[in-house]
Amino acid sequence: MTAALRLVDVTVAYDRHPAVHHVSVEIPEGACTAIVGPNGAGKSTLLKAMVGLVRAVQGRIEFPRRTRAKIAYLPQQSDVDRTFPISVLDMVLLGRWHGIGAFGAAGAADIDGAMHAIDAVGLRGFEQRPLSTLSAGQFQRALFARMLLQDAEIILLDEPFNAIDARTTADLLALVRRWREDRRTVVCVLHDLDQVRANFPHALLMARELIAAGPTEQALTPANLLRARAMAESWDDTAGICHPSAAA
Ligand SMILES: Nc1ncnc2c1ncn2[C@@H]1O[C@H](COP(=O)(O)OP(=O)(O)OP(=O)(O)O)[C@@H](O)[C@H]1O
Repeated sequence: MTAALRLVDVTVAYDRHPAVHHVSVEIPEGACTAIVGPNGAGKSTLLKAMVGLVRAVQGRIEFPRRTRAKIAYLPQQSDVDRTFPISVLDMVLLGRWHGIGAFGAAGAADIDGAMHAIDAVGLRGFEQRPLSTLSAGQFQRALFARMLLQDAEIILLDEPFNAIDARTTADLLALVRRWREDRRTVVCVLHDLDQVRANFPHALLMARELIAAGPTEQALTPANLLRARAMAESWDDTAGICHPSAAA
């Protein structure tokens, strides 16, 4: 297995309280990996560390095949400002931000690409609609269109189907399958274990520490899931970071 991402002894803390503790794991390249675990298990924090939004206080995150991979990141809906005064088309065009730049204008190819992406997520006809007028499902479709345009090698999704209707979920899962066929690396935080088993061949089970990682059926055994739950019940939110080397 080639690793797209390698986490080496990664600890991430908020106010010195670890949310992710000593995690070492490899994310396989060109595959779909789900991150699962109880509430507060550090799943979102782990994803944010991968994209560089939070800093590891210990350990490191490596991209073995390149110095800096092209990453697309979809935060939880609750972290996204939906009142931003911008049309669907302009928001999708932000996926080409790196090519267009802060003061550049989108060219015909960019607009064509954006229209294709909008079409692919089932939002044809919504191009000029202000984002604020979209339903939660339509908004999530628009965010997926932006990621399609971004054309990233590594795609990180944080609970993308939370509070999204079944039809939209099915359509967006089809896009995830397309990324999988394209051999892109997808890492997705999910709560629905049936959805994980049906769509994600690899899984990573978190309970602030890594409980298990590997092929989904081997990682998400009843014993591992029970262990994760038991750890969640005994968390001490005031615990500090342990420094194994200092303790030795
Ligand atoms: N910005 C922050 N400041 C302080 N503490 C935070 C912050 N973000 C997360 N935490 C804490 O870090 C821990 C892990 O949170 P995180 O959101 O990563 O977990 P999660 O597994 O994604 O949870 P959920 O399934 O509920 O979304 C929790 O105790 C949370 O309260």
